[in-house]
Amino acid sequence: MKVTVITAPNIALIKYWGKENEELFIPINSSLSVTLDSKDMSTTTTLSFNETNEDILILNGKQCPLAKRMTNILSWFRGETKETRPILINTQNSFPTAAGLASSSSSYSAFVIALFLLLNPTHPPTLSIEELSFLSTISRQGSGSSCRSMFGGCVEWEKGSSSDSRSSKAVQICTSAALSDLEILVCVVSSAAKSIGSTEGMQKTANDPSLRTLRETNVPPRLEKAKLSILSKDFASLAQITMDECTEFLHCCSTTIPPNGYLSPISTQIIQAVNDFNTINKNLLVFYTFDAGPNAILFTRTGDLLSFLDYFLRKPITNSSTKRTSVQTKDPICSKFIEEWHTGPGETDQEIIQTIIHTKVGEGPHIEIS
Ligand SMILES: Nc1ncnc2c1ncn2[C@@H]1O[C@H](COP(=O)(O)OP(=O)(O)OP(=O)(O)O)[C@@H](O)[C@H]1O
Ligand SMILES: C[C@@](O)(CCOP(=O)(O)OP(=O)(O)O)CC(=O)O
Repeated sequence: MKVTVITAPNIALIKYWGKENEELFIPINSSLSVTLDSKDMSTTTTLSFNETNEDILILNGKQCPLAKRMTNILSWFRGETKETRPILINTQNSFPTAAGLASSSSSYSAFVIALFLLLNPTHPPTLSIEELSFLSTISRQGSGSSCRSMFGGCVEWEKGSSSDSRSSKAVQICTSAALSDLEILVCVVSSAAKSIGSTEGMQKTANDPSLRTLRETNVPPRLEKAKLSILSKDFASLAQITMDECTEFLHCCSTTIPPNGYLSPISTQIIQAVNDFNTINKNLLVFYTFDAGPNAILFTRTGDLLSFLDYFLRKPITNSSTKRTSVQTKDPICSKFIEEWHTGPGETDQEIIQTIIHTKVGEGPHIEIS
């Protein structure tokens, strides 16, 4: 038997950045994200029983040692099911790994769903909302943000309490269908693995009393406002809240000792371009967020996508004298625009955004059993 699970990374609009309980992965605050479309960015994980006598992990085609977090999850499932046969984990990301594009979120959610189904062979290949919510409490202990990739659409990770670890879980706020007007541009500035991982970065913030108090105070009301903006389709309000949250998150990274500066000069120019576009249009038509890395994630609505691209693709960060940023899109209208889009070469020779991945909000995990 082989179980394959395809999941997508999720991008937090309201960030998880610090643990209240390190051992149980209980966060300082609840967080809110959208899950991307797995047709554009995904982790595909296949699990089967292994003929040899140990668990094996093949990540992006190369054998790697299993992370302690993976072996903890395996031990937990084995304790529950009494199944002890070694497992072969074959997993691939369709996008840069550990580069601040939330690869841990898609990878641990796929791993936990696949493991649950492999070790419960009579279970049908679909999972109920309650089962996914339960699995989010296990996945959370591999990587906190992964619990939100259990669902598509917009998802909240409810903080819950340390005295009841099962209460810290993912809950879907709305489906992808309710967010079909949202267009997402993932700007890959660097695909290199970042030097300070999220786990270590957020520890520094949580250990700083003033930064921790800032997050504990500001996030809960901000998250409620973000949910209301999503449910009432108030794009401008969501834009302002997400950018305010991102500014605070980046402040919490860059003011630790030693500082954790995740942005690059290109990231700063992306922020500038988004602000300028909104100023020209006298409206918040595009907004940005960053995870722990220099890559920007931009959000706009379908009606504004092409005019924003027309503006953005003329900027020196997408169009230098020798190269152009490549745009990956499966949308026929956007594809046609990119094909027919002509402009002269840019004048500077500066670094540019490597790739822009155009995507939408996705439906959540896909499961195949053979
Ligand atoms: N498909 C996968 N299977 C198993 N482990 C993976 C997989 N993809 C990524 N990982 C592991 O997840 C970790 C990367 O997590 P990290 O949080 O540092 O980066 P990220 O998720 O890309 O960025 P961020 O969460 O800050 O946006 C690495 O240890 C990496 O080996
Ligand atoms: C910036 C973030 O993406 C940080 C994610 O951190 P991780 O979930 O990768 O951290 P661990 O729980 O220690 O594995 C914000 C977010 O996704 O909410």
